[in-house]
Amino acid sequence: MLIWIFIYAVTFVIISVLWKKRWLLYHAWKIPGPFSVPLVGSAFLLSATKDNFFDLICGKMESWRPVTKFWVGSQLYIATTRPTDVEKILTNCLNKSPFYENFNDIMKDTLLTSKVSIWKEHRKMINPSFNSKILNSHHDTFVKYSREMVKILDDKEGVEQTDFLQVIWEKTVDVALATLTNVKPHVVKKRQRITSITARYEQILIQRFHTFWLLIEFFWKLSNLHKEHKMLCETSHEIAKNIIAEEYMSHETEDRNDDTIESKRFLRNLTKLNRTMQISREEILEETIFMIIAASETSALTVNTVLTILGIYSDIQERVYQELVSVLPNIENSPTQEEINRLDYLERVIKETLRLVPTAPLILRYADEDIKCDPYVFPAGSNLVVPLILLHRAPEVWPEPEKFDPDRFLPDEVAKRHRCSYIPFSFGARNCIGLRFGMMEVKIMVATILRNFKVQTVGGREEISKEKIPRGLDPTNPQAKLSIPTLRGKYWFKKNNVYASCMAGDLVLDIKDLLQMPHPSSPRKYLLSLDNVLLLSIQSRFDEKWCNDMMS
Ligand code: HEM
Repeated sequence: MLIWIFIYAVTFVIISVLWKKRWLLYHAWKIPGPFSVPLVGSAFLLSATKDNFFDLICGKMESWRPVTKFWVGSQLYIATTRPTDVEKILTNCLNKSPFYENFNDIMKDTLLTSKVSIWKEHRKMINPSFNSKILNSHHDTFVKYSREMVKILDDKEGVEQTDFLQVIWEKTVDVALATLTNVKPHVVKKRQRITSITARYEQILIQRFHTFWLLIEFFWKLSNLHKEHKMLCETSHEIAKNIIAEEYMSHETEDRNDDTIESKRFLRNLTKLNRTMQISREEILEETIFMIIAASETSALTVNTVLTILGIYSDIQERVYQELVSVLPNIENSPTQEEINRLDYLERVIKETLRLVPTAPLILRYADEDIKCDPYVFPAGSNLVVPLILLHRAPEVWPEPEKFDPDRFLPDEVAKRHRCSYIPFSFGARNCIGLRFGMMEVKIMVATILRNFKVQTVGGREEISKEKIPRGLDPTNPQAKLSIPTLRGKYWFKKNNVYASCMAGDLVLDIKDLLQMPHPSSPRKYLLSLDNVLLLSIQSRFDEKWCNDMMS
């Protein structure tokens, strides 16, 4: 008897869940996708391996492209790489997928994560801090910190290995503080920890996705990882509180008619709005944490990737260098904004880098209503995925998609393509607020580094183990791993059949042998590009010129 009651109860639950989801099931049925089983969906395909989570998801989506569906538990995900679908999604669906709730502990009601009602209010408040006049005023700050970075790299003379990404990232944190707030970066307590906290936070998040039982809230709360995660959240809140306190101190006496650039900066603007109760202190805290991370991490990763690519393609680097020498003949002078604008080829190189290795590999939205994308309907209640890394390599749009060719971004070529075929900063009303900020910063940093140094992958393109060159960066090896940036933006690498994430400390230990590899032709410096575990050596252009002069 009891057994029958149990069977009836289970059947009832299954039927009511199916009935509630009938709309999703009906439309999902027509969309191709990998095998899935009731309750679990296709999740087992993702968790059954220690492979890079994002590589794996993208690999699955790639084999079913251009449109595919997959179930994770009762959640329906639909991914598309058709630019017309992408435009519809990013224009009509402004709510984020519940996936973003994973960030709630550290930043709940921020631009990135909040529900559309809160997002609209916040975006309206924050937009003015990113207008052209304010952005142009940041030029000198970008130049100042780029030159500081060159000085740091120069001072590494004799130091064999340096975590290159770390050097860049610490500088982009300084740039973020110096442009988004009125706080002097060096007064912010524990600011050096921002990079390691972010890196570890993201690593934990990925580890959680890999471990099935950690996805269950009860077990997660009991785990050591959760304790560490909580501690990281607390420290980042503490740092943000310190930044906000310093900001308040920098304008103790408020002049309501203040029309200076300083009064319009992101944080000053929000603290002013707090006085009129338009935004709470808690919301300012969360927006500050997110904005500093969003501004610094993405730019640092992009600079790192551009340099790594140019380390592989020395011919393209040489062309960039010739442009730099002709536009900025005197290495000692700070570049003006007008000069930076004239660096057309460099700009194309950055754009092509963001095509092949988009810093944000996936965008996720939530469908509040049905979205018709012939012959399918993406039903209300589904999660919509825009895999930038696949969109940017769609063969219908990009001939020889894996080839690195900056001239794809010549104006005539751009005009031929759909406007949503290339969207490294997303598209529509909820796109990246820092689009122009990021492009300006990356361009100035890369220009300053390359005007001063030559970068080179140690061993040359042919000698580097194929596995380490991400697909698309090595035309001779189309079968290499897809290798996309993980959430953290770092590549995972395989050693002794164990995948280890490239976090600074661990990595240096793990690839010690590689790091100690001497390089005959470039004895000066070895810089470790953590991003794809290629060693970059950098050599001062100043020395090169000096040597050439001496020789002649
Ligand atoms: C090369 C550098 C950058 C890239 C590739 C990039 C890319 C992106 C992408 C793809 C999104 C959409 C994310 C999503 O919908 O899930 C985004 C959002 C965002 N980014 Fe960036 N970003 C960059 C630099 C910056 C900078 C410098 C800032 C700030 C100064 C910034 C601030 C933001 C903010 C606030 C959002 C959320 C916008 C909203 O939802 O209203 N980003 N970024």
